[in-house]
Amino acid sequence: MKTYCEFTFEAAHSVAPYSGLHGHTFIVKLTFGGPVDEVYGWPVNLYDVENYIKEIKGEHGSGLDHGNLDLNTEIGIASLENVTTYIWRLVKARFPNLEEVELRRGMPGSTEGCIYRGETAGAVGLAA
Ligand SMILES: Nc1nc2c(c(=O)[nH]1)N=C([C@H](O)[C@H](O)COP(=O)(O)OP(=O)(O)OP(=O)(O)O)CN2
Ligand SMILES: [Zn+2]
Repeated sequence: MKTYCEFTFEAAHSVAPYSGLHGHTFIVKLTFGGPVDEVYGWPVNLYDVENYIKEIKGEHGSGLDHGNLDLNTEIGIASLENVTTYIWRLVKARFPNLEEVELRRGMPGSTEGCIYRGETAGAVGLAA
């Protein structure tokens, strides 16, 4: 069973030298797998995930809600990929059965995004 949820956050970022400071609505999709609960049939209780998302969005300095991702030193250059692996590290630490993080920006039809499954070390050299 694969169970997923999506959440959005508004944030500014830049990717020097390609783009200066600007903002997006980012869309995150978290997918979980692994053994399921015998009673509920789910690999993760989305109620717990939702509460954790509120927690990380509210964390000062994360940049994950109306913040500036450039100021979060754990991300490095705030490319799609680096923001994705940052979110992976946060959520994986709390939910080890996280299997995939997808991050998207832009409107449908002109969306850019990436998908991470923990297959390589993060761009900032941290273990996946
Ligand atoms: N693989 C990647 N390549 C590039 C990325 C990235 O995150 N991953 N990012 C950039 C720059 O951010 C890009 O030049 C600017 O794109 P974007 O962030 O979308 O900013 P825009 O000004 O284009 O904003 P729109 O909302 O899309 O108009 C380069 N390469
Ligand atoms: Zn951008």
